[in-house]
Amino acid sequence: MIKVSKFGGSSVAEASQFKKVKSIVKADPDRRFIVVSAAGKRFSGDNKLTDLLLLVNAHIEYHVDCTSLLKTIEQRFVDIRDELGLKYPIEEKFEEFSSVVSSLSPEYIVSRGEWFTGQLMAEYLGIPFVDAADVIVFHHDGTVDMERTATHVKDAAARLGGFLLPGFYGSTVDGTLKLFQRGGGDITGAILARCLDAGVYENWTDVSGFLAADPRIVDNPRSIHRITFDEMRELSYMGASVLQEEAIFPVREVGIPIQIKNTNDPSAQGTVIRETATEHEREHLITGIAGKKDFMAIHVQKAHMSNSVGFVRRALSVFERYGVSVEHIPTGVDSFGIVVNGADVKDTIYSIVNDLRQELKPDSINVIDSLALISVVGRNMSRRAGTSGRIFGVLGEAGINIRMITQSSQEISIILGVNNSDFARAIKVIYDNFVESEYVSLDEKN
Ligand SMILES: Nc1ncnc2c1ncn2[C@@H]1O[C@H](COP(=O)(O)OP(=O)(O)O)[C@@H](O)[C@H]1O
Ligand SMILES: N[C@@H](CC(=O)OP(=O)(O)O)C(=O)O
Repeated sequence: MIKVSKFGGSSVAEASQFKKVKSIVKADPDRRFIVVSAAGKRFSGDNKLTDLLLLVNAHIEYHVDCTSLLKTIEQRFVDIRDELGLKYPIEEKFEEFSSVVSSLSPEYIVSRGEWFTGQLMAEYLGIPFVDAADVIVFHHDGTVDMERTATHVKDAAARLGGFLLPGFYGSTVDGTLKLFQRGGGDITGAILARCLDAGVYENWTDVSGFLAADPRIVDNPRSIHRITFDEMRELSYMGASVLQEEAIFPVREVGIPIQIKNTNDPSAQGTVIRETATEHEREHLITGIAGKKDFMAIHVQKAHMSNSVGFVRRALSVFERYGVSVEHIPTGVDSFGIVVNGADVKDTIYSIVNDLRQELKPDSINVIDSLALISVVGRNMSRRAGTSGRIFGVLGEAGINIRMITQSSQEISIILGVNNSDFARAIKVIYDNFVESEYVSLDEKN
């Protein structure tokens, strides 16, 4: 079986992490196709190399000297190389890069994080390095040309038997470098798995799989052992950052499962993500909880709105005019809300409200800002009545005011809007009452 193994920034942050990666790769001969991100944070408060390279771009844009910043980046690579006793001539290669840095494109500069990390890891693992610019092909609109990419990947695999590919970037046919969105090393791994028809796409990170809540909010959350692609997408879209939200598409379409594993604890079970999760007799109602802060809801009310054809469409066209994407549209009989990312409308909200007034002649419009959205996700919720009522009950008891509610069409998630200031507490309350308590009672029964 072919396994594609992607190691995230935290797994390649320093020499000691490289050693863990090597022992994982060498433990299984099926692990012949490796993807790496740029070295990430070594400790909390440290910098990811990708962020430092973005900062290099900003320096160049504002004509500020970035020599010491480049030295800091170079030193991270030198330290890894020296501690592992590798030969790669970092100083020479880095000088070639930094001496012309101001003439390079932002994409090229940022991609060097994965490029140099990949060079070091390829030498350390003793496998060939393949430049993502030579295999991952982008269309000019930023989407991936899967056919061309598959041809390049298969050629390289046939030629080399196995290789290391830096994540996060590729290039158009004319050689212009392009980046995926942040966290896009996960997408590279998924594309590689698809092109090789892998049996599994392993995603190695610094937590033991997908956790039922963000570990920065809930202490020691339970790990989810099985999750569906739909559930995973809902959670990662709403901030469970362990897997980039777009990363499921390339593998899902061809039925390749994703396995999330912990580089720091390889024997931990981790999470398997598939189209469907095996049904067990006693399964948890809620799979996981995730959320994000700083949304804004614009509530429009007009009597007999439900009889007026095209009303919501006209409202949406206002947002389209301002280039603002709409996250949710909770609706009532004579009212609806439009929920958007606060940052997307920070300079235009007054003009948008004005345009909505002119376009819709509503009875009232009010704007709620500092809204946090929490997505409570569970494939089993659709089969059990009264879940939302119970969630509202526990939040009510904790004195948390729910400002908005909406449900996904497949009924696998309930999205709640609360004040930013109640965000962390609401997640903890839902976690304690629905996840932790269920685990405890299921453990007792088993
Ligand atoms: N529900 C969740 N489950 C697991 N991790 C989560 C969750 N929500 C947020 N995270 C965060 O995601 C981090 C892993 O993602 P990321 O930093 O992109 O890792 P990597 O560097 O391996 O790519 C974890 O360290 C954790 O802090
Ligand atoms: N290095 C890129 C791509 C990536 O996937 O990184 P990570 O595996 O550290 O999330 C980023 O920081 O966005």
